[in-house]
Amino acid sequence: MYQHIKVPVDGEKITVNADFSLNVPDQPIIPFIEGDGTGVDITPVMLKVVDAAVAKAYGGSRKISWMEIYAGEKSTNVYGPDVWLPEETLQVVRDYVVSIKGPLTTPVGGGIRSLNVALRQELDLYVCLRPVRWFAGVPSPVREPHKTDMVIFRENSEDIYAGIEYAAGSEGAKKLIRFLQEELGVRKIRFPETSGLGIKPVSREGTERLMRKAIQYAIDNDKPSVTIVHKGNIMKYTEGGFRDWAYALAQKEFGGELIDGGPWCKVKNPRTGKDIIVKDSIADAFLQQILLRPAEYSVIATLNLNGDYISDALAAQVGGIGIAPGANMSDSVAMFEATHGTAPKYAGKDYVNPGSLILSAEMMLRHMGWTEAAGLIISSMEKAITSKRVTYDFARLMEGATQVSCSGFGEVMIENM
Ligand SMILES: NC(=O)C1=CN([C@@H]2O[C@H](COP(=O)(O)OP(=O)(O)OC[C@H]3O[C@@H](n4cnc5c(N)ncnc54)[C@H](OP(=O)(O)O)[C@@H]3O)[C@@H](O)[C@H]2O)C=CC1
Ligand SMILES: O=C(O)CCC(=O)C(=O)O
Ligand SMILES: [Mg+2]
Repeated sequence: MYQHIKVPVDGEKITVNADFSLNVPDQPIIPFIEGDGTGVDITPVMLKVVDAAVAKAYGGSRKISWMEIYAGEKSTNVYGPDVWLPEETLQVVRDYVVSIKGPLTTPVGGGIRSLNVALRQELDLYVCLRPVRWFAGVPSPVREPHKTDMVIFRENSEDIYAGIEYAAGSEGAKKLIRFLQEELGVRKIRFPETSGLGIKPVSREGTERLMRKAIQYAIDNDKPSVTIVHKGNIMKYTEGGFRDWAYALAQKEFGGELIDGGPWCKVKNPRTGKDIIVKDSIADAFLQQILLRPAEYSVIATLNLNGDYISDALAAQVGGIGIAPGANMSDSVAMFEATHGTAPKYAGKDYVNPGSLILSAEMMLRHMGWTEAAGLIISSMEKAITSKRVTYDFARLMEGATQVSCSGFGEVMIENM
């Protein structure tokens, strides 16, 4: 049926109902992309840890049938030169509904465009969900890391990340600059002959669907606030539009009432009767607030590039991107992935922390309703960290730690299940 993807003989597809709930069989087929760089190290460890947690939680009555699919460098080896993201990979991610991926390399400057972004755009995975919280014992550069407990809703399909760009001196850049100058009277391009250009589309629909998910999450998880993070004072019609549309949605769809004349508003949580405060913060100030007063922030709704910066910055406060998990989601399809990249200098050395991908898998199990297995992953990771048998990133910041390899950390987790 597929050119290079081997569908496991045992196992069934997860399917989606009209209300977007999932039907998860006891032996679901879950596609995975190994990933470039350190993907070769962390992905096998993630698979082993998840298999162990599922076996322990369900005593053999449930099991995942993993199905390898390809993207990135491995895809060019399997499918041939220049096939970085085969059509059948996209088709499988769409059809099998739940999947997980390792990181994929994107060159800086020229070369291929991001495959990670391409996956999100092609499948319209418009929410990038990145929870950030501290695990007891994890070394942190801040004094009170437990106060950082946020969930980032990063818009994943628009913004400068959409990749509409023209290189300096290219025909496209020349045409666009001419258009801006001659048709729109723009006089502010300082060095028109040598400027590259990027276009930043931000829409009301894109903002509303992201904000809807963020508020719903706050309702479902009894969170005290949703903060809209933007740079709307400078980019008025993109980031400023995001802020205004997000506030308007809170009022229009969730009955948000203005506080002291606005723009802050409060949404009554229909499940608890408590107020959820909807507020906003300008991105630069926000980056200092999260260091100085993290306890004041809970759910974050932001644009694509801000979300990228904020998720790594917040991860640093709770131990680094080595354990920061994430998911890319549409209403029906969810693709889980680590927050970090391919860390090429460590590739193939069995060295880095597999925690980020393992915790992404933990989110995946929860999404599937396999909460017992997810719980085992969390408890075994906590035990591994408190026993101080950790990978280099934690060991270098901890007193009295025993440094273990990437696969060694997986073994420690499995021992602790
Ligand atoms: N979703 C994705 O697939 C992503 C892909 N990328 C891509 O990855 C490539 C490399 O990007 P780069 O900017 O170097 O960012 P990376 O996230 O790959 O690495 C930056 C640093 O973060 C630390 N780090 C990364 N992974 C781990 C881990 N598993 N355990 C512990 N520490 C870790 C390392 O810090 P130290 O040096 O201190 O040890 C590393 O040098 C680029 O091509 C980029 O486009 C980037 C982000 C996301
Ligand atoms: O696609 C890439 O290479 C980088 C993406 C990234 O940094 C992210 O999504 O956090
Ligand atoms: Mg990033």
